[in-house]
Amino acid sequence: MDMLDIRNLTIELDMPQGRVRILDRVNLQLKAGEIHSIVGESGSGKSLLAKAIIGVINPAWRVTADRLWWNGQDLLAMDAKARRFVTGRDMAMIFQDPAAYLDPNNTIEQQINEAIPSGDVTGTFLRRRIDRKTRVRQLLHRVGVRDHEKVLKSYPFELSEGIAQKVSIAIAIAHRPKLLIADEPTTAMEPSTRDQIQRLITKLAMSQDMSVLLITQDVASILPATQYLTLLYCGQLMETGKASALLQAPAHPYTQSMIDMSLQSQHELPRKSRLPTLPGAVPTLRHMPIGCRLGPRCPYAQKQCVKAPPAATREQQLFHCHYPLNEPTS
Ligand SMILES: Nc1ncnc2c1ncn2[C@@H]1O[C@H](COP(=O)(O)OP(=O)(O)OP(=O)(O)O)[C@@H](O)[C@H]1O
Repeated sequence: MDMLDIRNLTIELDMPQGRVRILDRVNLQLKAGEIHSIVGESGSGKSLLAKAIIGVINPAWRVTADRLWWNGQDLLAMDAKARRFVTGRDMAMIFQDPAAYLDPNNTIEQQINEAIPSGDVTGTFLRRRIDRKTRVRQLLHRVGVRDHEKVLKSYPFELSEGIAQKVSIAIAIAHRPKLLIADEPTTAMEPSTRDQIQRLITKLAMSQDMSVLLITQDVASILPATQYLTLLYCGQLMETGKASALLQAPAHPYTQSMIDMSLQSQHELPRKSRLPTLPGAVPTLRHMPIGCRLGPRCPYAQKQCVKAPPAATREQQLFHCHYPLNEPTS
C-alpha cells in the first residue's frame, strides 16, 4: 500500500494580475521504506510540495487535490489539530543548514533529550532520567557519532557541518517517524561528509522501514539508493518513475538537461552532449508560460507546447511532453 498518495495536488495564490498556480497537478506515491528523490531547479516547487505534505502552507493559498492521503487517511479532510497530530507522530524533516535549525542556546544533549517522546521512558523520576540519558546516547550512536560525550556537551556552533546534520537526523528519528523529508541535506557539503550522510539516511530508511523523500536541485545529490525520481519544473511534474529508467533513458528534455547539468558540474560531460544546460532562466511567477512551462527554454519546443502535454507512460516512467526523447524502438 502507498503510505503517501498524492493525486493532482495544486497550490494557487492570488497575485495582483490574477491567480497563479505555483504547484500544478502534481502526483506522488511513496511506499513504506521507499526512497524517492525530487529534483528541480530553484523555484520548481520542491519545498512547497514538502510543506503541503507536512501541512504548513500559508492559509491564504488555495490547496486542492484529488487525493492527499497519508497511511490511508485524507490529510485535507482533517482539521488543523488532527493534522498536526498525524504529522508530529509520523513525519520528520531535515534541512540544508542543520546548525540554523538547532537551538543555539541549548546543548546537543538537551535538544536530543527534548525530542524523545515522553511515552518512551516510564517509571520513577530517577528511572526516567537514566533511561533518557541512555536513549540520547543510543540515538547518537545510531547516526554514527562516536565521540558522544564531547558532542553532547557542545552547542550547535561548536559542531562541524557533518556532525550537526547527524545530530539533526538523531533529533528527527527520535520519535521513529514513518516519513523523513530531507530538503537538500547534503548541499554544499564536502564529498566525504556528503557520502557519510547519504549512507546514514539510506541505512535508516532500510533498517527502520522509513520512507524518505529527498529534495535536491542536483541529480548528483540524489541518494544512490533512490528507487524513484520525480522531476519538477515551475510547479509542473515533468517526469517521474523508476530512477534507473529515468537516468538511463529520460523521456523528458528537462530530465536529460538536469542529468547533463549535473555531469557538467562534475566535468564528466562527453564533448557533444545532446542537450547542454538549458538556455534562459526560470520564469517568475508573474510570467508563467502557458502549456508546458519549460517551453521557452526547451530546444525541442514547437507550437503544440503551448498546450499542456497530457501524461504519457513507458514501462517504468510517466512524463508530460509532446516530443519525448529516447523513444523505444520496436
Ligand atoms: N511565501 C511565498 N510567497 C510567494 N511565493 C512563494 C512563497 N514561497 C514560495 N513561493 C514561490 O513558489 C515557487 C516554488 O517555491 P519553492 O520554495 O517550493 O521552490 P524550490 O523548488 O523548493 O526552490 P529552492 O530549491 O530554491 O528551495 C517559487 O516560484 C517561489 O517564488
